[in-house]
Amino acid sequence: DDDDDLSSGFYSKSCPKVFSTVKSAVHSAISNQRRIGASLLRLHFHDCFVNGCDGSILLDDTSSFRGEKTARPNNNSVRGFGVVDKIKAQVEKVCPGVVSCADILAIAARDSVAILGGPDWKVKVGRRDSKTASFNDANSGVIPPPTSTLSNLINRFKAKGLSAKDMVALSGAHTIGKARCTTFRDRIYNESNIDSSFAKQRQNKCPRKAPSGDNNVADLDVTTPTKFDNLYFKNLLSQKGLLHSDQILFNGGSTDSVVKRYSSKPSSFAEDFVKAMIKMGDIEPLTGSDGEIRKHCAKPN
Ligand code: HEM
Ligand SMILES: [Ca+2]
Ligand SMILES: [Ca+2]
Repeated sequence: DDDDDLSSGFYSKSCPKVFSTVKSAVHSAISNQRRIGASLLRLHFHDCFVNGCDGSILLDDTSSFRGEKTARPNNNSVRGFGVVDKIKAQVEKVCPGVVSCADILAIAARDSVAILGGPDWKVKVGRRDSKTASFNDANSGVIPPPTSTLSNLINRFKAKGLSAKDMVALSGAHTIGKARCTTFRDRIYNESNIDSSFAKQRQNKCPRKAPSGDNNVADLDVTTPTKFDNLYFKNLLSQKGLLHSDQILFNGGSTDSVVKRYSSKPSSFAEDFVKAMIKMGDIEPLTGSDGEIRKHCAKPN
């Protein structure tokens, strides 16, 4: 199944209202709660990295499979499933049985970025939904953990056809959204490449001793947490990356120059982020007669 099966016009006859319908649903979800834009963007990433952009992350466990929701990178962490179900219900009202949940994730991710002040782009659609999901696949390390080395980050993205530059650009998604204390505790207490007043500030709501405060959240971008801009990269220059995997992108290694460029040129970040999002959205889609168009995103038909 090659990438060319996806196109922005895939639904132009069968569901011309899909884009306006998804956008208005994402708009109202974000006005209810600004963080949801970040959560929707992350869902698309975690979907695409496990067996391609096929909606697999949305499936609840069944008697015949254990799905991805409780796998390490997702458990207690990914969110926004209720909003996805709402968007799907709106889309089903205008064109029943036509638009896949995998496409809804791709469109909602694009709309979230644009609504929060980031770039807008033509999103390719035409993906179909998986009939199954795999706990083991989601748990296998294909989604890199925040403790990763730089070379692990580069290799995990390379395995999906994404370059080191794409990886850095996509990490710029951490310009919005939040992370739990358990994902950055070690960094704020034990690492030395961190601004000390920033570390102190984050320690306030993230006690040293686990499991106390494990689920307390903090903004990934300390400067403009609800705006999609390039300040995430400026923060890295001043050692204010929250996750180990954020700061490692600017720590004397091969990606320093890209971080510097994005921190000084918002347009360069915007351009490369869009290119990388389109590449990510092209990862192993189900097309043709493979898979199905789910009626409900949380279960196979
Ligand atoms: C480079 C490797 C990456 C690592 C190691 C990583 C790791 C993480 C971690 C640990 C969190 C916090 C999760 C929690 O506390 O439960 C997070 C949040 C987030 N990630 Fe990443 N991430 C990476 C790449 C990406 C990419 C490629 C995107 C999207 C294009 C993305 C979008 C987000 C967003 C938007 C949030 C906040 C979600 C929310 O507030 O609900 N991340 N990431
Ligand atoms: Ca998937
Ligand atoms: Ca920001």
